[in-house]
Amino acid sequence: MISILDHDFSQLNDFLTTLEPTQLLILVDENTHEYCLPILLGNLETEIPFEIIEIEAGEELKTLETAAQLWEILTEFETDRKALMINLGGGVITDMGGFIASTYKRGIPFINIPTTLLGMCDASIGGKTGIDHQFLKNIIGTFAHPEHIFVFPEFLNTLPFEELRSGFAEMLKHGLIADQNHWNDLISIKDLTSENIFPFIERSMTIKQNVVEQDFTEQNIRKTLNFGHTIGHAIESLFLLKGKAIMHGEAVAMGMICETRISKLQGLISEETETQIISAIRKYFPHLDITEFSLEEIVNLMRNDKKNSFGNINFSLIKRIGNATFDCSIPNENIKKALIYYQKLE
Ligand SMILES: NC(=O)c1ccc[n+]([C@@H]2O[C@H](COP(=O)([O-])OP(=O)(O)OC[C@H]3O[C@@H](n4cnc5c(N)ncnc54)[C@H](O)[C@@H]3O)[C@@H](O)[C@H]2O)c1
Ligand SMILES: O=C(O)C(=O)C[C@@H](O)[C@H](O)[C@H](O)COP(=O)(O)O
Ligand SMILES: [Zn+2]
Repeated sequence: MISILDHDFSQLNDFLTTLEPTQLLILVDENTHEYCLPILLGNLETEIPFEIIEIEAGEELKTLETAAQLWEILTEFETDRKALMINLGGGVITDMGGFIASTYKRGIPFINIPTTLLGMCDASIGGKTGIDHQFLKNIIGTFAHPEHIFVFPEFLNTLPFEELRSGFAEMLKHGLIADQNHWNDLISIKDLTSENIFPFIERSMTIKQNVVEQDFTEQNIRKTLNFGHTIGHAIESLFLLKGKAIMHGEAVAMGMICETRISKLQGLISEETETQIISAIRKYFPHLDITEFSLEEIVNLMRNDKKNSFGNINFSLIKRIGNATFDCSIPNENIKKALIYYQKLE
């Protein structure tokens, strides 16, 4: 259940009154502690005891080491199964917090309060939780739904532009895989500001939720939500490995360009559609210099993609703007062609 709320915390307060958890565990990172927690605490009306747990910001912290520290903290607090975890942050916090909550004592309830555009439109919805391991993205995790998602768009007021743009990549993805009108609305935005994006947030959330409702554990159509991620995750992992983490949305934008190219190479879309998609994405996202990585190491990372089966690297691809397909096994040759195409775009 998702609620989009305009500075109205009464639904959240009512939710807490009804659930009556024994304790609240509010997970934040250093930035959401500074910018979002004061707003939340200023509006919470509850007598339930709470603890604030802060981790450093960034993908580098979405690890087993951080998870172990958090599980330890919960045992120190003697947290019981009727406690409620409140994940206040972007995708790193909701992925990590959901993972901790869904595994601690085999599962305690949690809610997501996303504070980034990416979190609001994508990461807080759908119950994929997890951490990275050996630089492989989300390689350990669970499927576990939050009890509720409370979206307060006012949190976007403090979000840096690059983070807003990162979330916009996932919104573009939603248009490409499921709704041509949404895509057209989004690409008509000239300046990426939260005011300009705001009217389209709900549509993006609905697209994601609709897909997840049809296929929670990603047996079929949910794989389309992974468009841009087979290559995007490999590139994100490589930058992470080199100690130069890039934003998830930047990697997805790059991945969508390459996977659009693959869609064309596979004969799924026309050259006109390919050009339309790629030029729109490039209007918003700067080119990523991936020349320091070899084609072999990029492809090797894709061998651990979660959509793979029988040793094949499976892609989700575009059939037309607003429609996607999945389980496309692509020969290495075409994957490499798409990466070379991207390298030459600069
Ligand atoms: N589970 C899913 O379905 C799903 C979907 C998409 C992405 N993800 C994951 O989400 C992560 C990316 O999420 P993200 O882009 O939100 O990153 P993030 O959580 O790291 O947040 C981005 C940055 O913005 C800061 N921040 C957050 N809210 C703020 C605010 N209101 N004001 C100022 N600063 C704020 C954070 O501290 C951080 O520095 C990746 O790990 C990705 O794999 C998961
Ligand atoms: O919810 C999904 O399903 C997605 O694929 C959404 C993606 O935007 C998101 O990045 C997700 O975390 C990727 O999942 P993964 O299974 O490839 O790790
Ligand atoms: Zn994503």
